[in-house]
Amino acid sequence: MHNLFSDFHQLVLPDADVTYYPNFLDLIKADSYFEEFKNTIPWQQDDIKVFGKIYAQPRLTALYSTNGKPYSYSNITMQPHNFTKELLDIKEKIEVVSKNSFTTCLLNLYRDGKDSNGWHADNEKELGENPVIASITLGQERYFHLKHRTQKELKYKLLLEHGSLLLMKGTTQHHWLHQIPKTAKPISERINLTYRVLT
Ligand SMILES: O=C(O)CCC(=O)C(=O)O
Ligand SMILES: [Fe+2]
Repeated sequence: MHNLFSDFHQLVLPDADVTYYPNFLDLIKADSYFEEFKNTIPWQQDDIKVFGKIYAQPRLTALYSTNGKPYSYSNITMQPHNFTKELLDIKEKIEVVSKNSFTTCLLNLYRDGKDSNGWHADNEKELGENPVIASITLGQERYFHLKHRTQKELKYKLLLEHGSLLLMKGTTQHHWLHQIPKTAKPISERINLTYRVLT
């Protein structure tokens, strides 16, 4: 299929549609976005409820949108800020490649290897039947794990690099879970932007 980016890699996974674009943002841009977002985003740490117990979420987050719609997951409801120029520029660049338009960006800041994102699918009702999720990595590279919900032998590990884009669509969220595991290595901060369509 024709693609504007020659440098991309379609993962060969059943019941999924996942594409990785390692050099989506050029290095100078990726570096400056990292600094800008690290210093200017109003990062917050919410409490989540897991099996009736309250925990501080193991990362910081922020929500931005074009339509003011809140986003609820894991017993949290986040209220959005209005998009900034930088978040809009990246959104438009992703829209060209994905041929999809996004309303919302959920940002994650993983402060070190103790910060993580547990097994889940992005399958909230407001994301529609087949959610399209476009995920940008800035800063520290981290492993991204995928596992099939029912075929336990199907798993995949991918290193998400600085300036990369990971695009998940189709039936991916129906059949697969994903996570960013903790690591014992001494590592630095990673910022992740996940663009979504919220109706
Ligand atoms: O940090 C990442 O790459 C994944 C984030 C994620 O899965 C989410 O926010 O739903
Ligand atoms: Fe996710």
